[in-house]
Amino acid sequence: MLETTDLAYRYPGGESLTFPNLRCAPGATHLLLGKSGSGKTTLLQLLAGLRSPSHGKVVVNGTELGKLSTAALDQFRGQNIGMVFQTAHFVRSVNVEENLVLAQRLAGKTTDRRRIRELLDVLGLGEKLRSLPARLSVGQQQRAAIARAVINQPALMLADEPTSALDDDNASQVLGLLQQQAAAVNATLIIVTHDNRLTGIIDQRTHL
Ligand SMILES: Nc1ncnc2c1ncn2[C@@H]1O[C@H](COP(=O)(O)OP(=O)(O)OP(=O)(O)O)[C@@H](O)[C@H]1O
Repeated sequence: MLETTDLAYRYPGGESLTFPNLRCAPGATHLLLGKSGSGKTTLLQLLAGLRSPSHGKVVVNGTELGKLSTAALDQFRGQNIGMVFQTAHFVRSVNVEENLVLAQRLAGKTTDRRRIRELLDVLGLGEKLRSLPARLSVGQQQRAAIARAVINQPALMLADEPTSALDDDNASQVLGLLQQQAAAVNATLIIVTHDNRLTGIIDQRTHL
């Protein structure tokens, strides 16, 4: 469950960006749309607690992010919020499995290699467990990013242009897997996109 109220953010020297209120149920997929510069990425960063709003609040799974200390927010994010970006960012020096172990550790969870293997199998990456991220294709990297985003069974998944670097086949596969994995843990899925291939499929949307 995600709820925002009267959110605004001002970059130093910039104008104040204001955002419509969001109310997104567990298990629902919601698109954030808007022209370049309208504040989509800024809003995702506010939802992830990576920036603090100059006004308003973000409530994820009943917790108001602004009330958490920095350390508590880092742990809350690791446990409750999964993120997928346009291109995947992994720790380059360790394999896919160890990247997922790191994601569990950073959230303060015990290592669960069985869950990692099962998840990678479901995402068609069972054979890539021991591969370095750079050895994966772009589509495989996006699937591994989904695995990392969902590994800790988050309440909220945030995706910033997750399909725009992909061809049609990979885009529809990645969207399907994102929705399937979000549904499997009953997460709210928020997708920022310009991608017309997605806007035709998902009904719930907010324009910035
Ligand atoms: N680090 C920053 N410092 C100052 N201003 C910024 C910064 N990042 C973004 N902005 C400004 O805030 C506004 C919103 O930017 P944001 O990146 O959130 O938009 P966006 O909708 O995600 O754009 P795009 O679709 O092009 O990625 C823009 O006017 C931008 O110039």
